[in-house]
Amino acid sequence: MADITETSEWTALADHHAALAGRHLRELFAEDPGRAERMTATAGDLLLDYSKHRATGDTLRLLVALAERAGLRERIDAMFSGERINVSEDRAVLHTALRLPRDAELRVGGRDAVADVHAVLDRMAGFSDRVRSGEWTGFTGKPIRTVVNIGIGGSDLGPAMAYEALRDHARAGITCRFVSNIDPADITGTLADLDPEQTLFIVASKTFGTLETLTNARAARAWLVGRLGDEKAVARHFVAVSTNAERVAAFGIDTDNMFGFWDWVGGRYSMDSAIGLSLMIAIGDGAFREMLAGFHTVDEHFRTAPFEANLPVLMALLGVWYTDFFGAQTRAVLPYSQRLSRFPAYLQQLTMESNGKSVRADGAPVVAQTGEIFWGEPGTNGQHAFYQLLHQGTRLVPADFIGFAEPFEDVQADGGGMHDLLVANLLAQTSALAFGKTAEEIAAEGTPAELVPHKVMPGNRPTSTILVPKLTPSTLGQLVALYEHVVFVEGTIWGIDSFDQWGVELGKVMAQDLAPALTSAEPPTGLPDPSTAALVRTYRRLRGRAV
Ligand SMILES: O=P(O)(O)OC[C@H]1O[C@H](O)[C@H](O)[C@@H](O)[C@@H]1O
Repeated sequence: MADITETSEWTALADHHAALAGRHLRELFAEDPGRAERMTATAGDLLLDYSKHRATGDTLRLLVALAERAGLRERIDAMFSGERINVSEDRAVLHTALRLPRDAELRVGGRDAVADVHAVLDRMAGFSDRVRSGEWTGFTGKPIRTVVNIGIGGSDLGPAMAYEALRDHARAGITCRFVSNIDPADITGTLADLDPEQTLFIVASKTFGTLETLTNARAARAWLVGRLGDEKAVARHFVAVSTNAERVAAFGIDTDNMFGFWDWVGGRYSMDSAIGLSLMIAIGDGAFREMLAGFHTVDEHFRTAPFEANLPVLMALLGVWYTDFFGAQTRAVLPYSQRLSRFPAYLQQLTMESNGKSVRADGAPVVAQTGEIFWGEPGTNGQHAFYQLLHQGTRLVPADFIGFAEPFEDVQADGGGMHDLLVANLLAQTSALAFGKTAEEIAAEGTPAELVPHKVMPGNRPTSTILVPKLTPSTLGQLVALYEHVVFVEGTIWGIDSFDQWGVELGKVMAQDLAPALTSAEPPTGLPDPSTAALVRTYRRLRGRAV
């Protein structure tokens, strides 16, 4: 693989950066007010305004040339057609197949992937209908009122985020809860006020080998059997979502009550697979399929739109621009929607587990900074917490602002709807970040001279604004697909495999090894390092164990 930083396209961007870095957004807009209209693009219902970026038409042309040089077109085609682009795991990467319409065609390893996907969706729909209608009952004959999804990482964050996002669409009277952490507080807190007779557990794990999930599932089973007094209750209260039928059976869940998916779906790309079963039960099969159609809309946009009008490509290239040329470390994601409160957490796994790599797919070290650090909170809460640093701090923090035109339900406040105030805040922040306020403007307001420097708002802080008509199953699917493809484009430029996660393995193995050292009757030996050994001794002392 050629070093992307050795290409003429990269050098051209470095030169362009040197010329542009000292320029302020105020100047860029003064010279070219038309950029406000021009630097926008749409995909499905999503409108991206990227005019408030430290970029010009030339920047975009150079970035698109870089994407072409990195072979982005061929990589997109390779992904969509099912080539094994996850090289370190020798797997295809086909989350896009999860949302293909029923009449599409795609064969993977000799199988009709579209038929397989729809067969599982239909089984999920049948099960979800039975639970929602009350036809599926618990062991004592009562309908299900609460679904508890037990999973972690990709088997938790996606459905948990989407359930929160779409809970206004959940009308069957069934609520969902999510247990992920191996901290006993998670499962005990979740179960404390639940009625076991009306609780359904979904054990969600791609591998069905994840310690946290299996431990929580065992605890839930013990709780259920203890309360209902019969092992046979498990069959009516536990279903599984996994790619591994043998392990599901070994755990004691009937594989008739298992919903499958495939090794070509990465865990963090799986919320639209059977991993979304809890969400489907909450919002219904129709709304779930609307969400899939939303994903597919953006997939088609990504696959076919020219790069200069392609939302995921534009957002990813701007991410590369700030990461590799401006030295930015992080990207804030600021949804102006309380319903998207878990969206930043969801994106953290999607983006950072995918692109937090320091070797390329070919095993050579990367040649540029990779893996933006994603973080954020819903606006307006963030404004009263960390926006100070965004506005006046020393670091450059590019940010994605996400807003919706229509609320699900508005509340009238003094003189107007609360939702208008929410959107006014979004617009005010992006404008203040871009244009700031000069010392002259502040002094002209009669501010005492000694206060002026404190009040200067430097501006020139770049943001994207993603404006969406309304938060619906479809637009949620569109937003998730947008970021999935942003990750892919960035990974392509950096030459990394965005679909493996070897970096999480060592810690898991070491935790398994360390657990006996915490609990053994005799003081442990052979601990991995002096610092850990000292901490193990301290822990044992605090727990009253021999040291
Ligand atoms: O779904 P599971 O197999 O239980 O995996 C759950 C999570 O485990 C691992 O830590 C991986 O890093 C994640 O990518 C994955 O989503």
